[in-house]
Amino acid sequence: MIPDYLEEVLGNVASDATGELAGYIPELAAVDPERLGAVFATVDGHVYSAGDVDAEFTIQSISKPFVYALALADSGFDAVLGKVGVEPSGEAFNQISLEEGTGRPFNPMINAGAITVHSLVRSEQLAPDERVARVVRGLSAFAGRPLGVDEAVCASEMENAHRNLAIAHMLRSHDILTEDPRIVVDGYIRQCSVLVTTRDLAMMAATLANRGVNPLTGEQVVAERVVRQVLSVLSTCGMYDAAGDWATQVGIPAKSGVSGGLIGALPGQIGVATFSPRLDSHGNSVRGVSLFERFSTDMGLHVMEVPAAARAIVRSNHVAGSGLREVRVLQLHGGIRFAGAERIDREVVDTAPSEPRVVFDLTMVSSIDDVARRMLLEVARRLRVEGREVYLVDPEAMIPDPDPGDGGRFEVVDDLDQAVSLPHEVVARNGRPGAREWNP
Ligand SMILES: NC(=O)CC[C@H](N)C(=O)O
Repeated sequence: MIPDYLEEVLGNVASDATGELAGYIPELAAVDPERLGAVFATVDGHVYSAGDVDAEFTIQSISKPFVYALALADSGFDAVLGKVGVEPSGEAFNQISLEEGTGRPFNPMINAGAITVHSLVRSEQLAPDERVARVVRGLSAFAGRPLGVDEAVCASEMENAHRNLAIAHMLRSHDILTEDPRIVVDGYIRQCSVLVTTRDLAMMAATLANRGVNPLTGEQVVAERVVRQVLSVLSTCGMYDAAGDWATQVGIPAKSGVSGGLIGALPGQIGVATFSPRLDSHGNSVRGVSLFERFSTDMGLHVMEVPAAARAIVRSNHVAGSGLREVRVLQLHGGIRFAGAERIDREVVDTAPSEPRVVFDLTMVSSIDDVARRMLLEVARRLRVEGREVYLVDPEAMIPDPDPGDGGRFEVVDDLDQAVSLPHEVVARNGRPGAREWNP
């Protein structure tokens, strides 16, 4: 189904020969402009592909978000943010402009930012070639296989690097760079010359979509907090001066490169990559942009698509057992985050259960985040303060440590029958509070 779909969409854009090859790097102007490929990589490592997906090309600017991640991991947020901002510049990728006053590049996705970021990978007095080695190793970890450098493209770009050298000298004059600008540009251009396939790019994007864990190797390449930063910057600055159009029409955090690659990362879902060398006036792949527009529309991939309300979080609220064994059961369901936990809280407040025992049945809960976990434990804690016995049916340990913070852990049982048939001493001792008292 998905491979057929990919073939079909490639067929739809194949005849579009508009756009130009990147002329300012002679080696790039020599590639076959007809190449075309697309890959979807799921967060559990499954790959769907169509077209030319194993041909190698240089990564170019698609290296920027990944090296930004490495710099954040190596040098820390404060050091990196002190030198490179996170504001969309609305300018071309190679614009020679810096933030007034601070001299900082606007963001890490334009060349000024990326050159600075390169200098922040393992900055503690690392020799320049060791820094490049660290960058190549880091990019390889994102891809899940060892990557190499295209020396011919690297030399070709280095010979024509006047503009990037101008940018680097300007950065040096503002003390944003503190070392020889030529050495940093040399390292940055080597970073851009790392060879990848469309399949590699999709896996790199999937690693971002998978909270920084490579779906193939299982390696946590960078921390989740770093991934959040990178995806945020991609969604505002990834497509240069076309970022606003892209954010509204496609809505997938994405990054393009002048060799014709394009990646998109959909948090928690998939990594997408396309390859087609002819570029539009922003330097983005023409057919790549068309493909992403189609993927977004056909597959509903826009990140701002609002999901159905978490209405069904409380699947049922009923009484089980009878007499002294009467138990109020709240059966929960699905993935619970802030809004879902709020529904549970309101359900308990609104229905004010009068039964002596309350059971939260988490058997059908698929996930619960930290905030929701704390909120649910607080709902349970307040029930206990009101004199109820609270049980959690939690066979899969969705709440591994059911302690609301006062040291009094809630009783966890494996199924509802167990909760209903447990002896009733505590309740008998505490008595049965009326609904009136339950109103925080
Ligand atoms: N947009 C790009 O891919 C630019 C990368 C290229 N190496 C440059 O610095 O000009």
